Amino acid sequence: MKPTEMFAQVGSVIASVMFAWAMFKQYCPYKLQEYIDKYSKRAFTFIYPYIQITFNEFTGDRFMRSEAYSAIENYLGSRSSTQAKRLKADVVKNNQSIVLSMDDYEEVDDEFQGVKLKWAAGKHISKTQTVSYYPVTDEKRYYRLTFHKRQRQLILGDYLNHVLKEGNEIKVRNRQRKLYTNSGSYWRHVVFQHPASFESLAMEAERKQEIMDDLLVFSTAEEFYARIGRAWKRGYLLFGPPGTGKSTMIAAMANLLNYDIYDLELTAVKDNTELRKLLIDTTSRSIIVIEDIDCSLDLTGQRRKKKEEGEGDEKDPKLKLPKEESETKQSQVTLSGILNFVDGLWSACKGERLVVFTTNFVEKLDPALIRKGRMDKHIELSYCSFEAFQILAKNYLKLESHHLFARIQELLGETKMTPAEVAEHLMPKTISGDATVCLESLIGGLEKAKEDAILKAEEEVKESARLKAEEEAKEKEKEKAKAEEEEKAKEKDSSKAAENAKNQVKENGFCDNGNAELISKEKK
Ligand SMILES: Nc1ncnc2c1ncn2[C@@H]1O[C@H](COP(=O)(O)OP(=O)(O)OP(=O)(O)O)[C@@H](O)[C@H]1O
Ligand SMILES: [Mg+2]
Repeated sequence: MKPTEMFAQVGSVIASVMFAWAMFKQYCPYKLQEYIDKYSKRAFTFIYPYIQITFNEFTGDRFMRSEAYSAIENYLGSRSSTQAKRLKADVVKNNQSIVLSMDDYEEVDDEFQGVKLKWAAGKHISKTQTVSYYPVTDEKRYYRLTFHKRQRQLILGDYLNHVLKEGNEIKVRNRQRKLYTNSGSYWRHVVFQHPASFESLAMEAERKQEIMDDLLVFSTAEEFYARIGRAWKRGYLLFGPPGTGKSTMIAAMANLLNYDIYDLELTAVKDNTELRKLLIDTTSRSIIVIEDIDCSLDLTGQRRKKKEEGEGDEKDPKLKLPKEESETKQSQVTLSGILNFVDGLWSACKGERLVVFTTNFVEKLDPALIRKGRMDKHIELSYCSFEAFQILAKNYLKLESHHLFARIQELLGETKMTPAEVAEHLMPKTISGDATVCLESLIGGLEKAKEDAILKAEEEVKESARLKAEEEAKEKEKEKAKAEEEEKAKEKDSSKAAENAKNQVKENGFCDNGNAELISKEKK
């Protein structure tokens, strides 16, 4: 047969089949069509040994983007970039990195525990009947997973869990982290970009490592927390003088764990209900921070007010505010509200969360607020040690050693200076960035701090001696006044007795010996 004849015959066969199909569609009853369709599909699946699962991009009535779909998209990202020929690119992390995913109708292979699987990207296009100037097409994308029916158990269980978990982890790694703050009962956010890291944090290496280990163990301990029946959260109390790196450490924590930060301004929260709402609106993998908890609320004032009204709260917080601030404050948040926020039933609503309090005066805080279980780890950030200075010198001046280090070590052992102050001396002082100038400035600062401390100590000694002398003088004064009073009382008693004796003589015409003596004394 000639090729032209062959093509003609094939063409006529196709045309006949299409004609027959059109006739069938036209005249065959709808119900019968449905039956044929259904049974043909069943027959096909009987022979076809593969199973297909479709994950649609949008699910539900509210047109929410499916979390499973976006997890799969992230999971397939790295595989797509090596296998697919047509890719889609998305820019994330504030235009800093590109995430690739496969384009429509592309396919990629995957392997799990030696089992081969196939993922395909597709889309359903439905034409909408709306009258519009622009053509409207309703595209519904999906991912389709195909695998052999022998592997059903493995794929539906372990594999899909693995895909969702890894996909979500990639999503978290790629996301742009946020810094939230509360305005009324809502959170507002900005992009969180803080360069702080544990490497650059000036602190003793051993303590730093301990804190990092604690954080990393926490972030991977989901199963442990589930097993022991505790909510997956941990509290950190950072305390120390101003400028010792408390806020910097929070930023370093967020960068280490890749968490968002919720910076809670307690004074802007109206009441406990609003506080709870804010808590519910936070996401997991986040750090909730309350800075300067000791001066966030005047809970003492509120308690006193309540007691006056006859509904006293037993928990006696020691938190105080300067008077004028507390008088203008509107917040009705109570200590028990905060305790429940940190450790109540609602606090377990989202997992993987840190709660961090910072304070300059740990001794002012109520013990209930910082007990273990609420604030699990107490971290003291203190004045700059020589080890901490070395880290700052490395960060600021790129110096590992210098002949002035010995003098600085000596001075740091003798006087107190916060890392913030040390850092300020190490900031470049000249265009050339001469390190010696900075170190000399620091030595000058430390010497001055030492002198000031000595002067202050002397002042304090003088002041306490003065106070002691004043106290002693007051004491003496008191004793003198007391003696005088006693003398007066005695005199009063004796004149009263003489009066009595006189009256006796007048009334009875005689008196006893004692009274006679008194009368004669009085006469004299
Ligand atoms: N331990 C530290 N390591 C590195 N830099 C530090 C350290 N402590 C303080 N600094 C520097 O000092 C500045 C102030 O530090 P930070 O705001 O963290 O102090 P703070 O303890 O939160 O103070 P405050 O109690 O007043 O809030 C920061 O900009 C940081 O660069
Ligand atoms: Mg701070």
